[in-house]
Amino acid sequence: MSIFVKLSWYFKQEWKTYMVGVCGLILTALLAIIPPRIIGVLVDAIHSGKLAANNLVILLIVLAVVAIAQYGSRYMWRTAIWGEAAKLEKVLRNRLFWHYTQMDQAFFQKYRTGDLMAHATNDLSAIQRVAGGGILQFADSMITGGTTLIAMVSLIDWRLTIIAIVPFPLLAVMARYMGSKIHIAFRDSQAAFSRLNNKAEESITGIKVIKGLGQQKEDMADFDNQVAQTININRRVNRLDSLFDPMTTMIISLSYVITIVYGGYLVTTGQITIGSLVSFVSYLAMMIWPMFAVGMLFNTLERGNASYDRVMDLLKQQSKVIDDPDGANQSPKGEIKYDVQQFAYPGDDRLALQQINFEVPAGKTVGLVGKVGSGKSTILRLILRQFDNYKGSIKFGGIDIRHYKMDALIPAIGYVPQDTFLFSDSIRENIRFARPQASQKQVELAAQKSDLFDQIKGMPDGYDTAVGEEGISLSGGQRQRLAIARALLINPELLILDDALSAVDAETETQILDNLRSERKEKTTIISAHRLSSVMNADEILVINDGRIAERGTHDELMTLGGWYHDMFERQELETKVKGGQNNG
Ligand SMILES: Nc1ncnc2c1ncn2[C@@H]1O[C@H](COP(=O)(O)OP(=O)(O)OP(=O)(O)O)[C@@H](O)[C@H]1O
Repeated sequence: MSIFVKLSWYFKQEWKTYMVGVCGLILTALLAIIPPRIIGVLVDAIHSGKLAANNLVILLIVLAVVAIAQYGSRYMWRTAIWGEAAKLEKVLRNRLFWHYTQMDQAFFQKYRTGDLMAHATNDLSAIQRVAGGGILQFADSMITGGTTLIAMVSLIDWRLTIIAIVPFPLLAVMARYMGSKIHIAFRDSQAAFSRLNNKAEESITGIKVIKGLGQQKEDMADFDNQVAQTININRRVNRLDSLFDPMTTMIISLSYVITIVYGGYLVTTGQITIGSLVSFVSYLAMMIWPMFAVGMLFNTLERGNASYDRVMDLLKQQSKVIDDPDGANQSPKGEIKYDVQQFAYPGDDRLALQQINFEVPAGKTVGLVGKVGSGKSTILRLILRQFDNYKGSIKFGGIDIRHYKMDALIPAIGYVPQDTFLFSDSIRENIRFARPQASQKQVELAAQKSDLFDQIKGMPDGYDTAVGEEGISLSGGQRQRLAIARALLINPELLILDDALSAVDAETETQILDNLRSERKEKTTIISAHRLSSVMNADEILVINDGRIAERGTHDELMTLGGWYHDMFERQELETKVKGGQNNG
């Protein structure tokens, strides 16, 4: 019952509608008592041969009026109670999704996407069921059960009532016991289904790798195994269901047998009429659902309670990246100054960055190069405020980035990662994702700068061509260029290309970098790359090694230094020449 207390904030807030619902339930329960009694009266009248035509008409009219009134009262409680339940789900869903958007990267590293989705769907449904089905089961077992019982005692016979309902508590106990067993089995079955789904998704997404490495048979065997497990678990659900139904029927039948035997005795001894026995049997049928409801109520509340706690735990998680409410509201402009002494990823003891000190004057370009995993992306993630737990500071336009409002800082940065995400929408909408009101002309200009313009023109529907899951597939290079166009459209003060040219050919890369240089004279750019030609024209190049700056300078200075940059540049030059030679030969 504690879930009712936990949800009391909502019941208090919505008490009027819930009152309407409960009144509807009371009215429905009271009206439901009338038809069985009328039928009993009719049976008695027929039995004694005293049924007058006008009495029959009156009773039929009363039955019709009761039926119409019941229709109205049912409509009343259904719309009120189910409506409130849906509203609660909406309130919690909005709160949870808003919370997700406010969380930092550490949160998304801690919780897997699948789990977060499960909380936002299954858990919220379980809570919704408390506010709908739970309230209904609670009110129904009390109201319908109570009024029917009173009708049986007061209108028919108290002794028959007591004897007939003796088996009923068994129904409640069974519904509770079996219900929780079925629930556990069902939860396992859901989990198995979700594992199977994940496996199918992984196999389909990774089909190229699977086939490329000749692992189809192994993958198929793994899939078969998952299917077999899922079927086994589903069989358990079916077995429990098959046990539950016949047992219920047995208990209900037992109650009917008792009623007929003892009721028959009462009729033959003249203690009740045959019409009363008929009414009683109808009332008995009306008691079955409230008894089920009592049993089911505990399961609904238990599941709702566990789900509510899980959702509240998530909502209690605080983002470590705090959006300063009094932070600077202006868009940052000017020099960028990194002075990061130390940074470690949350939950990781290793230092990912140490002594990262550099400046990028406004309008200049800095290049970051280094081995795989040296820390280039990490440096860039910090200015995007994905993590705040570093020692030191990063200033943009003289102000610590942690002292800007997020809404001021983030729109000033155009970040292009290596792997971009395309939404299932048109090319146009994908380009103007961060600036939905941009005109066609502006979109085209951005596409021109990222060297994508001609290719889009050649696509079946031009800018209306659908991409993403339901549209055409773009090549890796096209995706990267689309992402660059997306970032350029907001004309950011700082453009970050995080290995964002890795999939385009050298010629296109040169073209794009030339465009950026001429278009973004006043604006700052940071380019992280593996291909050194991407950064050779930068004002300063930093070679990152093991989270530290190992070399720094212009291209010429680094070549003279003769270190990692020099060796790598020569190697890449040689590779290009060899490739060029092969292509020509
Ligand atoms: N989210 C994370 N949590 C913990 N450690 C991480 C995380 N992301 C990266 N790392 C670690 O931090 C180090 C630097 O990674 P980073 O992605 O910055 O390297 P990189 O130089 O950008 O590599 P690449 O050139 O492959 O993109 C690596 O050792 C990596 O394993």
